[in-house]
This record gives sequence, C-alpha cells and structure tokens, in this order.
Amino acid sequence: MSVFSPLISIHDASVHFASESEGVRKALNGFSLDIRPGEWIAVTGSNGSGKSTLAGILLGSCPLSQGRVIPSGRVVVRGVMQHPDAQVLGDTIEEEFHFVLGAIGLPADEFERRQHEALRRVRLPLPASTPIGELSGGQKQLLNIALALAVRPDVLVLDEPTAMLDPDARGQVLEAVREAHRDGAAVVWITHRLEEAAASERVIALNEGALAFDGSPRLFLYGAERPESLERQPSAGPAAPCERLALEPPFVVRTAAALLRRGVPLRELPLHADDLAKAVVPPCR
Ligand SMILES: Nc1ncnc2c1ncn2[C@@H]1O[C@H](COP(=O)(O)OP(=O)(O)OP(=O)(O)O)[C@@H](O)[C@H]1O
Repeated sequence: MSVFSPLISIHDASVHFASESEGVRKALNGFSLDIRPGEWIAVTGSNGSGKSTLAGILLGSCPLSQGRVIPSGRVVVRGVMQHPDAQVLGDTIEEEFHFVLGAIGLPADEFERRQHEALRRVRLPLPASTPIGELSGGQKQLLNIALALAVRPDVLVLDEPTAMLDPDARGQVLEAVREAHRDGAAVVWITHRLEEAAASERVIALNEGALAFDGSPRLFLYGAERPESLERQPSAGPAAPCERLALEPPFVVRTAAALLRRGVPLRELPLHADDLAKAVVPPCR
C-alpha cells in the first residue's frame, strides 16, 4: 500500500432514517472522504450534523442507504465512543482485554505484552484484576482507549471521547492518542470542542449531513493561514468557516483575531494558548 493511497475511501455515502414526524431524515447525504495513513482528522459540526453517523459507517455499525465505504486491504479500524460505559462489558480489566484480544487469537505471552503496553500508554496504573465497577468514568474511558490501542489499529475513530471527562483525564486521553498517532495510526477525532480540533492536521466540518469544510485548522478557525491576510481587515470582515457554521472559535483564536483587528501585529496565527504569547510581536522601544 502506498503512503499516499487512502486507508479508507468513503464515496457518495448517504444514511437515511425513517422518522414519523419528518418522513426521511438524512443523517449523511452524498458524503465523500479519503482517510490517508497517519492523518489526524478532527470532525466537527453542530448537533445533528452527522458526526456520529460518520463514526458508525467507519466502524461498520451503521449501514449505508447509498454509496460505498472502500477499505484498503485489511485495514483495522477501532473506535471509542462518548459514553465510557457504552463499551465495557466484562467484570474486570483483564476480562475486557480477553473480549477484545481474544477475537484476534493472540498467544498468551503476546496477550500479556499488549495488555501491559496498552495500560502503560494510557497511564492507568491498576492491576488487571481490578473490577470494572471500581473505575471512575475517566478511568473507564482510558481503559476503552487502551483496549482500542491493544489491537494496534490503522485507524482510530474517537467519537467525543473526552465529553464526559474532567480536564486532567481529557489531557491523558489526548496524550495516549497522540502516542498512537506518532506510532502511525490515523486518527479521526470527532468533537464539539474546537480547542481539540485545533490539535489536528485536517478539519472536516459537517453541516446537515454534508461536507461543509475540509482543510487546515487555521483556515477553519481564522479563514486564513497567515496573520497578514487578516491585518487591516474591517471588524466586519468575512467570518471564518467555523463561524459561518455557527461554531464559536476557541478563546485563543478569538483573542488573536481581536488583537489583529486592533492593529497588534502577530508573527503567526496561534492555535494554542502557548503559541499566543510567542505570536505577539513586542513593540519597538
Ligand atoms: N437511529 C436513528 N434513528 C433516527 N434518526 C437518527 C438515528 N441516528 C441519528 N439520527 C438522526 O440523524 C441526524 C444525525 O445524527 P448524528 O448523531 O450523526 O449527529 P451528530 O452530529 O453526531 O450529533 P451530536 O453532536 O448531537 O451527537 C440527526 O438528525 C439524528 O437525529
């Protein structure tokens, strides 16, 4: 497989649901997307725009009404859902690993190795015999991620994985996924939180089941790649794609845009709080 050929191609996919009140509800409508090896894609959009339906078709849990999903060879796709409890079935951590890794028939020593490595990666320092009932929501979500990583997926699909977590657990989840990404997994991270979209390489935005944006985080959040394009623009300049979709840009983006509008030059368009201070050009003395 070439590094340039997609791992998964979605062609003209539609998913329609029958609804008593509205007749047919189009959760996805004529949607196409190529997912390439090692990409980090953030998928965003307002409520009901079709994000979870997209996760469902990538994970094979949501049948298509029309179109095709074409995997490249034996591509392994694993997912983590929003609700930590939705995926845990066993009584203990080890039983969960048996459910997941048993399905791929690993020898006992490899099973042990993968279980140990996956729990280390997500920094869940608990014995494998720990009952699931003793885990917090955040720990269950870290376990779900460990289980997905233990399979060594080519594509990791995360549907709002941090929605139920506190900031510490959110950071742990993000770091564990970053490590899997550094090892080569493609990541599809579905989120409402545009701060999380800023951490991606490519943003896909959905609107009423259709592709509304596909490009870099800066283009999505600022409508430009470079600060020069935004300097000297009137405050009522063209809204960034995220604003046109009624999604509020992260605080750091709003702050940087306000500074530019007031004539404060920036070296670059920051995506993260740490970058904002570095981006401000100190005034000449
Ligand atoms: N099983 C279903 N039966 C009927 N309608 C459904 C079903 N699943 C999804 N839908 C509808 O399809 C549309 C897209 O839903 P989906 O859950 O994919 O959106 P979403 O972007 O993930 O939303 P949210 O951000 O609220 O989770 C919505 O209008 C939803 O009500």
